[in-house]
Amino acid sequence: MPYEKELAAAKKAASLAARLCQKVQKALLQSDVHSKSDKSPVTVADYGSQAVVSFVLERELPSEPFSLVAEEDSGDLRKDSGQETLKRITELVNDTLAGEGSHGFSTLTTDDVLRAIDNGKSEGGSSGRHWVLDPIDGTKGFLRGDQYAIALALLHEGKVVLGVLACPNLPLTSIGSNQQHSGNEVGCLFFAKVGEGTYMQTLDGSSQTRVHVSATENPEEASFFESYEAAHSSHDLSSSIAEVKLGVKAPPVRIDSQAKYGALSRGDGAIYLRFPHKGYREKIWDHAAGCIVVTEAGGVAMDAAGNPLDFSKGKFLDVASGIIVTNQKLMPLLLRAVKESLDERASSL
Ligand SMILES: Nc1ncnc2c1ncn2[C@@H]1O[C@H](COP(=O)(O)OS(=O)(=O)O)[C@@H](OP(=O)(O)O)[C@H]1O
Ligand SMILES: [Mg+2]
Ligand SMILES: [Mg+2]
Ligand SMILES: [Mg+2]
Repeated sequence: MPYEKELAAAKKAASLAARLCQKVQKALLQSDVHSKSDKSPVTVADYGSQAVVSFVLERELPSEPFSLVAEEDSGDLRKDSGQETLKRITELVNDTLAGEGSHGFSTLTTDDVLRAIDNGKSEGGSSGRHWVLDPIDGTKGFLRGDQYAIALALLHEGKVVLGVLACPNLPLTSIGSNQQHSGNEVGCLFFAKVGEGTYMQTLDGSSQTRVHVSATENPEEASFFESYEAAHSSHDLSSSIAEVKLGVKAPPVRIDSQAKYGALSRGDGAIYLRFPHKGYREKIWDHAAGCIVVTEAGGVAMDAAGNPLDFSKGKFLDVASGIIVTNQKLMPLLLRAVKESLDERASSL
């Protein structure tokens, strides 16, 4: 089976990283939150998760050249002001790896942790293999105690060939607009390999099931997902598309991170709309894992002009106006509705 050992390594890496994140979220201290140069938040768990995934992938796949494109870098941790944070991250990483119970594990130093984080500096591209990692997607959700995801994908010759989404706070049962907060058991791991479908299991590894996107052909019955943060996606535009053009009746389901792709892949809702505000450039780690999870479950992810998402151009994902995801049946209707709304918006400016 192609990519079998890569998938096993990716599931192990993302599950362990999820354990680290859960530990930090439980005991979240203000001092564990920092601001990056673009003013977005970063926590010891973002860095720790990146270090764990990088370390585990390198250890589990020793015979392969290792290239990782990941969100965080160690710049701030190398400054004098970052030393305490670095120590705390190193402790967390060591506790998490020791808790895995693997034999022959030797304690990592702060330098090992810096190096593991900086493995993520690869630029990706259209040749060879590159792992793509968002160590915590939805850091704002993580800080609110809401949804977040550890999102890990493998690119081969510019195409996503496998993806794993660990969603520690996502209920095991549907979170569609009619059934919100129905179940109280949380922690889902979605995974997909190209051509082999999408599966969901509990984060602790039990009860694996194959998942499929919603089969609805009627947009009035569909519910849609969008970003929790209005600063990340235009809620006005999505409501004009969904409610006005498509006749969607249910209110939007707003959750953070690629947990949206996971929820969509098991049919919790039927549509995901994402329209970043002007000037924002999407990154591949915010979509690669989610994209294969939803497409292997029978969905389609495109930019707002109907182009497939192209992960082969480096760390940015250049898209026209936004990203839309739905099932095969609804995509033509959705594309038409998006075009009409974008045209109306342009002519009113
Ligand atoms: N201004 C702006 N516009 C669009 N997108 C942005 C913006 N700023 C950040 N981001 C990215 O959004 C990632 C969070 O995912 P979502 O937007 O799906 O979730 S949510 O807005 O928090 O609900 C978030 O990922 P993380 O940084 O990994 O949390 C960002 O990469
Ligand atoms: Mg992200
Ligand atoms: Mg992130
Ligand atoms: Mg971030």
